[in-house]
Amino acid sequence: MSDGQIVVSGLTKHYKNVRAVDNLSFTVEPGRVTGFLGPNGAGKTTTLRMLLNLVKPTAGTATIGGQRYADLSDPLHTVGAVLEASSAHKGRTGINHLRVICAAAGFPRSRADEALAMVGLSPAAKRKFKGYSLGMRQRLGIAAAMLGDPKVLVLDEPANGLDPEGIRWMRDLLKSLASQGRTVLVSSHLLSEMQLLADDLVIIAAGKLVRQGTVDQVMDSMAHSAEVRVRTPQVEELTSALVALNATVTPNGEGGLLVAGVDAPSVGRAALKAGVELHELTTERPDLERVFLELTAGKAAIR
Ligand SMILES: Nc1ncnc2c1ncn2[C@@H]1O[C@H](COP(=O)(O)OP(=O)(O)OP(=O)(O)O)[C@@H](O)[C@H]1O
Repeated sequence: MSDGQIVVSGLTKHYKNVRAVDNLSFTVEPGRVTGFLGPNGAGKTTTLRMLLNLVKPTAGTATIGGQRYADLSDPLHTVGAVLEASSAHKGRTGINHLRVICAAAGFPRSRADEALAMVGLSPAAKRKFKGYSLGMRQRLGIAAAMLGDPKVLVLDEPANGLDPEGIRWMRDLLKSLASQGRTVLVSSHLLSEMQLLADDLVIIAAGKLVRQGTVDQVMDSMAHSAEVRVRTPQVEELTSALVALNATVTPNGEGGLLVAGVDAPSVGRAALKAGVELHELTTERPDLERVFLELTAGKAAIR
């Protein structure tokens, strides 16, 4: 069993009327950034809270390096978490906020300075928390999570409230933490953001697993809904040849057709067999954000 591997197995949380998490199983590997994706209400936060022993599961387990969070001998050095935009005493400076945590957790005071430098907040060390922007608060939250130099980092929607430069900074930081061998689990509801950040993806909807794999594997599995764009002066003949293959054919104007359910080579072969002249034959890459929304659509409502 690898040190920082996260294993979620049959994890379930039922609230009175809601199956927030429903028999969910997946693994998260060290040395990689794993994107935990799902629409609002999919059950991401509830899953992360169960992993961190903040919510008691109805059934199933979530372990880190083979142990439940509650059984970890040294949880503060094992897991760092940022579950919501960091909150701190409003009148306290950034550096003092971290020093208070160091004192309570028994970490050396110098870790506060190191962690603040790591998130690029040293210039604002002596400014009060109430003057911090949302992006600075996110950074301070990450600094606090890194104080114990943990092997595993868990972040719930860390890009929320960040501007494009902040998002790029976050991406570089999380990638470099993973390249040091840490396990980095990051939740988000935006596929586009995770495509750039993550090595692996776990997609859930309505508390259930929808897809898991490397980013390429998941994208390939979603890209099956690719369409073929074709143009011909013999629209009727081609349409009937394609319908005979169970393809869905949608006229696209000026001899154009959008074909779903078969790939481009099949369209070309069908055209050749039917003696149909083709003026264009292209695979349309699907908009993966749209496919992601379709995969998870309507599942986040009442359960
Ligand atoms: N304490 C609670 N009591 C009752 N229902 C809850 C509780 N916590 C969460 N839920 C419900 O469980 C479901 C999953 O919520 P959760 O916050 O885990 O989803 P999420 O994927 O993190 O969503 P978001 O992206 O909006 O944060 C939702 O329907 C939510 O309303």
